[in-house]
Amino acid sequence: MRISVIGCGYLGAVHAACMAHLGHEVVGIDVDEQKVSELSSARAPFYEPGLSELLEQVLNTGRLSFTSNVASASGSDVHFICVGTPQKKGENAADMTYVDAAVAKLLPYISEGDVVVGKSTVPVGTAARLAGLIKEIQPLAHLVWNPEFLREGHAVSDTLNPDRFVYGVEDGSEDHPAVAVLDEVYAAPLSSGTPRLVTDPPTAELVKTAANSFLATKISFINAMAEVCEAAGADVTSLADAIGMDDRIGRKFLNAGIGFGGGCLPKDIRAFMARAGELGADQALTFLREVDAINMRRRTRVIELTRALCDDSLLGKRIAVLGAAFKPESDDVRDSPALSIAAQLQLQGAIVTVTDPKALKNAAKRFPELHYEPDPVNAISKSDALLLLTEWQEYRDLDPYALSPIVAAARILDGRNVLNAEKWRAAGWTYKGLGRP
Ligand SMILES: NC(=O)c1ccc[n+]([C@@H]2O[C@H](COP(=O)([O-])OP(=O)(O)OC[C@H]3O[C@@H](n4cnc5c(N)ncnc54)[C@H](O)[C@@H]3O)[C@@H](O)[C@H]2O)c1
Ligand SMILES: O=c1ccn([C@@H]2O[C@H](COP(=O)(O)OP(=O)(O)O[C@H]3O[C@H](CO)[C@@H](O)[C@H](O)[C@H]3O)[C@@H](O)[C@H]2O)c(=O)[nH]1
Repeated sequence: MRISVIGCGYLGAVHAACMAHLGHEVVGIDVDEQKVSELSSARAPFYEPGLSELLEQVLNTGRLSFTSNVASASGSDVHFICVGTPQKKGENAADMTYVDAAVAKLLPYISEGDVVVGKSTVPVGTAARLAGLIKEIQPLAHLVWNPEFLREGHAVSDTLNPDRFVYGVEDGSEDHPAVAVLDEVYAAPLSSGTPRLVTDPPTAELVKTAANSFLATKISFINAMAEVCEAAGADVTSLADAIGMDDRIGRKFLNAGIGFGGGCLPKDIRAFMARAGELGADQALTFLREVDAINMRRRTRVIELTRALCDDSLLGKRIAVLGAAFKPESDDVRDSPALSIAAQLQLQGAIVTVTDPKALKNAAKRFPELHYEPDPVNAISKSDALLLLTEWQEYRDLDPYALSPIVAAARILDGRNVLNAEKWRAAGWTYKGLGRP
C-alpha cells in the first residue's frame, strides 16, 4: 500500500517507520524542516528505544522517505493524520488548529477511493466535521477514526503489536470499504491475532479519551489511597499489590507517587472535560475534574514533604532532583511532574540541581531557570536532600552506602516508591516514600 503520514512527531515518526517495516511504501510529511532532515538521516528527533535502528533499516529499503511538501501525499491510498492536539493556552480544550490545517492542506491531494485515517486524539465530533470537509472536495473518499494507544518508551513494539485496533467508519459496519483497506495496512499484526473492533467514528474517538481517562483515574485513585495510607500509617504499595491481585482490578497503573504527566494523559482528560461540558455531560466533567485535581495535589504534597524533610525550611537548601522526563525511557518533558516540582522548590528558595539521563536538553528549553547536571553523582554531591522523581533504572540502583559520604545530609524522598526503604534506612538515611510508613 502507498501511505502518507501527516505529522511526524512522536506518534507520526514511529507510525511511518512501523508502516514501512510492515512492507508499505510510506512518505512522512511534516512542516518542521529540521525534523524532516533528522528523520531522513535516520536520527529520531526524540529518545525512543529502537526507533533510530528501525528508521535506518527501513530507510535503507527505499520504502520510507520524509518531506515537508504535502503534495507528496498525492498518489497515496491511505493518509494518516498524526499532528498534535495540545491543550489550548489558558483553557482545558484541545487546540484543533494543527488538525484543521493538516486536513485543509491535504484536501487537494485526496483522490477517489482514498482513505483518510485520523490517529490524533481529538474531541468527539471531530471526525464528522472533517468527513464533511473531505466529502465536499472528494465525495468518493472515506474518513476513518483509528485512535492510537502506544506508550512512549514502548512505541515501536506497541505499534507493531498493539492490544487492539479500533476503526470508526461512517456506518459502523464491517462491510464499509475502508475496513478492508485498513485490514490490508495492518495485515501482519492482524494475522498474528491482534483483535480489531469496527464501530462508528464518535465511539472510536471516545474509546481513546475514555481509555486515557480510565488510566488517569486508576492513578488518581491510588494516589488518593496513598493520602489515606499516610494519615493511617499504612503502606500503599502493599495495598496496591493486594487489591491488584483481584483480576477485576489488576495491578497495572496502581503505582502511587508524584502523579501522572506527559504529552497525553493530562491534556487528554482536560480536553475530555471541556468536550463533556459542551455536550452537557456534566457527570464526566465533574468526575474528571477531581481526577485532575488529585493529580495536581500530589505535586503540592511533594513540596510540603520536602520542606518537612529539610527541617521545615527550603530556604538555601541544596536539593538534588533525580529525573526530569515525565517517565523513564523517554526524553519527553511535556507536563513533567518532576520539573514542575523542581521549579516550585526553586521558587520557594531552594537551590535545585536536576539530573536526568536523557531529558536535560528538553528540560532546559522549558525551564531555563533551573540548574542542570548530567552526572548524577555531581548533582547529589553536597545536597541537603535527594528527590527521586522519575524512576530511571540507574536511580533505582543507587547505593545508599556509597552516597552517604558525599551528601551534606542523608535524606531522600522517593517520589515513585521504588526504593528499598529498609536498605536506605539501614545505611543511615532518612527515607520518605509517598503513602508508605
Ligand atoms: N505521543 C504519544 O505517545 C501519543 C500516543 C497516542 C496518541 N497521541 C496523539 O497523537 C497526536 C500527535 O501527538 P505527538 O505526541 O506525536 O505530537 P508532536 O507534537 O510530537 O507531533 C506533532 C507533529 O505534527 C507536525 N505538524 C503540525 N502541523 C502540521 C501540518 N499541518 N502538516 C504536517 N505536520 C504538521 C509538527 O511539526 C510535529 O512534528 C496527538 O493528538 C496526541 O494526543 C500521541
Ligand atoms: O501506575 C502508574 C502508571 C503511570 N504513572 C504515570 O502516568 C504517566 C503516563 O504514563 P504512561 O501512560 O505510561 O505514558 P504515555 O506514554 O503518556 O501513554 C499514555 O498516553 C498515550 C497517549 O495518549 C496513550 O497512547 C497510552 O496508551 C497511555 O498509556 C507518567 O507520568 C507515569 O509516571 C503513574 O504515576 N503511576
